[in-house]
Amino acid sequence: MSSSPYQEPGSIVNELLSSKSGGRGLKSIIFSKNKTKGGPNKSTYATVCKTMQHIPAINAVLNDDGGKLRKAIGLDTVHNKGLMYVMLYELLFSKYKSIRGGGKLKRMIIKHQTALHEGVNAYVSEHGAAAGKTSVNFPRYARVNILQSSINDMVKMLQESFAKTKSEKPFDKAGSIFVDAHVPDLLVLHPSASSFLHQNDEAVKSGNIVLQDKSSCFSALVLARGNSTAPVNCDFIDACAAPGNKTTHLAALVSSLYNDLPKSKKKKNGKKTKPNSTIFAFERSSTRHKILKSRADTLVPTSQKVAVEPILGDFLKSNPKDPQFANVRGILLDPSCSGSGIVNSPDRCRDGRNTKEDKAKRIQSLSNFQLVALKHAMSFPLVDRIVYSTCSVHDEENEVVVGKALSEINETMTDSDEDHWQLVSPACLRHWPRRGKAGGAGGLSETQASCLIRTDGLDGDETNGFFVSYFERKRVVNTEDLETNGTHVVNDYNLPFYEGQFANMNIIVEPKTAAPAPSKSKSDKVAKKTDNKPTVRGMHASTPKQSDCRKLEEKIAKKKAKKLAWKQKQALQKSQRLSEKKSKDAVNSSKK
Ligand SMILES: C[S@@+](CC[C@H](N)C(=O)[O-])C[C@H]1O[C@@H](n2cnc3c(N)ncnc32)[C@H](O)[C@@H]1O
Repeated sequence: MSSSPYQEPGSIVNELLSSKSGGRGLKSIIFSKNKTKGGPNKSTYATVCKTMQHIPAINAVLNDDGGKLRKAIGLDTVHNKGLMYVMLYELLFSKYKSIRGGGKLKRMIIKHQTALHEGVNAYVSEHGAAAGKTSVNFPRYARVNILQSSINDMVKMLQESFAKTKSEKPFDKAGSIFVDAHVPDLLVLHPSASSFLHQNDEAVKSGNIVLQDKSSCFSALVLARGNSTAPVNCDFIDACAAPGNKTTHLAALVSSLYNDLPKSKKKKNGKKTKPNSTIFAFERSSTRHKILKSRADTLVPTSQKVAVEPILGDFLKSNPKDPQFANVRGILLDPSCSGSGIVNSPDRCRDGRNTKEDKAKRIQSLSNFQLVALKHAMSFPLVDRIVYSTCSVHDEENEVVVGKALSEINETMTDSDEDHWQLVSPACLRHWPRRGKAGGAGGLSETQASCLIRTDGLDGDETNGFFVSYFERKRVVNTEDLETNGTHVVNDYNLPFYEGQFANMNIIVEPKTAAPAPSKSKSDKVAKKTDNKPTVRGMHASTPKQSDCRKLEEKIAKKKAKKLAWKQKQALQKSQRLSEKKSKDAVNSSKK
């Protein structure tokens, strides 16, 4: 075997594809590898990620026409399938569209490179823009940790930093920081800002900014702002907390509720009460518990009105009647799930490695655990609001869990009807258009399904696929008519709301039609000479087939972005109109 630069990524891909990996994710495989030698480097990690992301597309190309190409290159007969997938990714989707080094596998592939490139072009024109992308680019979301900093300060800091960078990157352009229309403490930047604002950036390391995807901010948001009656002076449980993004977000949002309280409500019996909420954050893995603890220490200053208490333990074994939890009113349950909604996750694409039965078994077992966890949360007698969320797109982990939990738990309740759980449409996300699914195995009604929030990263939502459900006991009172509740995002930062402005700006690296190889020995040189630049939109002249392909991609991408922007604008305008109407009504009634 040659000492190919792809050996190491190839062997990791093999491990991920093998059922012997025991369902371990890429990070855990990399972590356990070669610890003493320092483990695989960043470039190996990136190659594995990108290869895994493209395996569905590669398989679709190879399996077309009765699997002709699959047989021709001998994918199922080679010993090192992972290495072959890495090489196929390099040739068909990578920046340089060529395979470095030599070796038998490379020769087996190169013989068919023309047919392979044609197959990719056909695949892209059939499946649209997302299919041939190196990855789906979402905006760079930056959650401002309002426990430590303010949105205005962070905007100023970002603007100053952007001004200092000399590059021509799109995020340098004026007006490129937006306010998210749904999450009040979230800023929206161009995707390329990731190269600037990353985990090692000072603002991130110091905990002023948290790099968190938009949909994953919905869980804490809904628990804190789902109901018009603010959940203050009570405790919370985050049942499955590590690494702690949602726990710390919840701490920030609850803490800000205290600031919003009118003075009279802060006083009790004439005395100023000392609002004090604790978030008990369960995590059963000791490694992840350490991460959770360190994140909580960095992001939640001890001087705050909300404290996070990490607990190393199994939430399922917690006692709902434990006096420690006597003041807990809200539970955030974001349990382990298949992660099938995470668009650019290498693990999302692993579904292809298993048989349909294996995949169904895994999802069923996750679904069983999720149901037990949700019912356990619902059994805390004093808890009256629960958020259940997953980053999965499978109904079995979402609507089915919700439907079963509701019917099974309510059935066992002999107490008053007021204790029954019901789905409630979260007030803060009234203007989010994509909702849950009715019918099916979950058996939810249209009204119930419309209470659920779904996001779809592959269908223009510009955030990972996610699912959020919000439950309240029937006894919980809403002081406002939810129908008239406007957007809760107060935008007084002199910045525009994000309405899909970056949706059309993604740079898509397109698959390239390779020139037919004149001879075996020359083909490599041709590949190197002609393929050393990516075909980026608008940068190169292209063959008629490519331009057809591109036009189609652009058309689809534009249509989706336009639709999304329109939907969001409509919803935003509607809720703003309703808000205005409400304030006018309030003024009129006070005059009367
Ligand atoms: C999807 S992750 C949670 C992510 C987290 N909510 C965040 O946003 O940062 C699920 C976590 O729950 C933990 N977990 C799974 N089952 C648990 C249980 N029964 N009790 C406590 N933690 C559990 C897992 O170890 C994992 O860290």
